[in-house]
Amino acid sequence: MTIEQTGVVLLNMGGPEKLADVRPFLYNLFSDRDIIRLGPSFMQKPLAWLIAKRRAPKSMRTYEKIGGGSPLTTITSDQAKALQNALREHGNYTVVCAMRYWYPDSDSALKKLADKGITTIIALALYPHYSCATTGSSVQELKRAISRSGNDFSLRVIESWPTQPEFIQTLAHNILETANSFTPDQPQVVYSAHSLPVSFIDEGDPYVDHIKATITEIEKITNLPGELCFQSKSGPVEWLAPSTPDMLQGLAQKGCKNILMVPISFVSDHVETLYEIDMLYRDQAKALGMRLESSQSLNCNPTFIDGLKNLILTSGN
Ligand SMILES: C=CC1=C(C)c2cc3[nH]c(cc4nc(cc5[nH]c(cc1n2)c(C)c5CCC(=O)O)C(CCC(=O)O)=C4C)c(C)c3C=C
Ligand SMILES: [Fe+2]
Ligand SMILES: [Fe+2]
Repeated sequence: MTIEQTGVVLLNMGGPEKLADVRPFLYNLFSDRDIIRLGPSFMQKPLAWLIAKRRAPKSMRTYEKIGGGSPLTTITSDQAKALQNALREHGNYTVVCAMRYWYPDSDSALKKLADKGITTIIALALYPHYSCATTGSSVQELKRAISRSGNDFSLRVIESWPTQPEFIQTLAHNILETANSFTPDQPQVVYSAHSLPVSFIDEGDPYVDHIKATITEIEKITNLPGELCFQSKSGPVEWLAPSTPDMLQGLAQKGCKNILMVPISFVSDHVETLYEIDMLYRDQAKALGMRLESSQSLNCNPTFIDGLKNLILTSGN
């Protein structure tokens, strides 16, 4: 008797693990027309090369501030191990990672599964909120890698999960924990999501609707009404508003003293939580006379990992 084996592929962006990786990581990112269109397609790679070269020194300075590289690959690999453990009692699962702009990439993820004779795959996007720029791009790349592999994989995709119960519970718990540290004051909750060019939303991306659905569910538990804003815009087009720095400015003008910032579109720590929120925005808040604390990232929180497990176990329903 053969026991059916299932491969779970965690899709994420990846990040430079050391300073020397920053420029090639940026080149891979700016080469992707699903995240950014740089003129006609024949110009994409030359322009990506130029932008990566120009941007690398500034990006390297920020990665230097968080220890010389992004922890995203390590954390995603830890999440994969934790998920595989959680799935152990439910069947024969092998969990691997596929990073869109870094390693391990989709080709190596598929090779690991093929080497074990696994042909049934569930791809789980580690982005709770769907965007063509993130999940869409990763799924397209995984499908191209399946074609390149020459193997006959069957693929099921979990594209978004904005109201997954354990995901919501963990976020709410982390928010309440940080809120307690402000006692006797009640902080203003500020949800900071990764920004996106407005053109994606105009073309039908559900990203903002998904984020709002997440916030609605969290607030049912926390009873702490929050404001939504968008961080890390990175190009000369119209991005989602209000930006996180503008939100902080506005709250200071209204006399707000305590900010509880919640990274809402990320499931692990990386440069945007460790540098932008915990250093840049904290310093900005301080200069405006406010105290800013951020709620913990999800990382390998056991309740969150249980949520990922439940997404896998119910994905065929
Ligand atoms: C080119 C434009 C970009 C869009 C659109 C964009 C959307 C987007 N990104 C994330 C999550 C992450 N982004 C990360 C890094 C990163 N993203 C961009 C650009 C766009 N992102 C750049 C240039 C970079 C490199 C870092 C830098 O130089 O600023 C990362 C990884 C960071 C790490 O430390 O590992 C994540 C994760 C989301 C969720 C999103 C829109 C939905
Ligand atoms: Fe990004
Ligand atoms: Fe970013």
